[in-house]
Amino acid sequence: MSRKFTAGPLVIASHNAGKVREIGELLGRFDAQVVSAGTLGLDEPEETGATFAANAELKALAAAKAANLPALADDSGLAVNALGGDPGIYSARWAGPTKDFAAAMKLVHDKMGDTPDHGARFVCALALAWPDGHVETFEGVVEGDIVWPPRGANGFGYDPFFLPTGGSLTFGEMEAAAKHAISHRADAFAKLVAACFQ
Ligand SMILES: O=c1nc[nH]c2c1ncn2[C@H]1C[C@H](O)[C@@H](COP(=O)(O)OP(=O)(O)OP(=O)(O)O)O1
Ligand SMILES: [Mg+2]
Repeated sequence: MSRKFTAGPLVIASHNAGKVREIGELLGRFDAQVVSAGTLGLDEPEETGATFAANAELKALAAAKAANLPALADDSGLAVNALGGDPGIYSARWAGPTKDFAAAMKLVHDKMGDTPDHGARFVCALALAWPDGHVETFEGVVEGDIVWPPRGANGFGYDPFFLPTGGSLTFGEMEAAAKHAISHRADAFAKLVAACFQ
């Protein structure tokens, strides 16, 4: 049995404004008073884990303990087939300290060279932690292809150069609701809801 989140304050343990917005939208219909880690002045833990799940768990536990409240963290990234799954858990780090995702997309594109395999996936691990150290973790994925040049200004991060399988719009061209219908984050969130919110 998974532990349930009942109601009340919930810390969103992320310093990425794009993620905080998306998680807030996904949580919209639930009885949670969302407060971000940035608003609480919590620091950003070093992501020393070797997997998305491990990093999500360490971020959620750090925030839950620091705030003495339940906390939800997201660790996510883009895994490119032709690059053996890179940038993967290093997706934020490939954008450098200035978080230059135009440069990160160019870097991925350049490393892919002229490979015919444009396949990629976004992966998201969501971890819900409590101050006593209990944590529940779920993973979601969406498959697609890298497109070049990037298209669209919606979303965040690598969205403009990810075309979900079967679609004609990149995540950067989609409205938020269309992204939430298929995204890695929404997939993980559906599993979290099924286990912990009802
Ligand atoms: O839906 C997405 N659309 C586009 N790009 C995305 C998405 N989801 C993850 N990504 C990329 C960009 C992000 O920067 C990195 C996650 O890195 P990750 O360490 O999990 O997040 P982060 O450092 O940006 O914020 P924080 O750790 O405070 O939650 O992967
Ligand atoms: Mg991070």
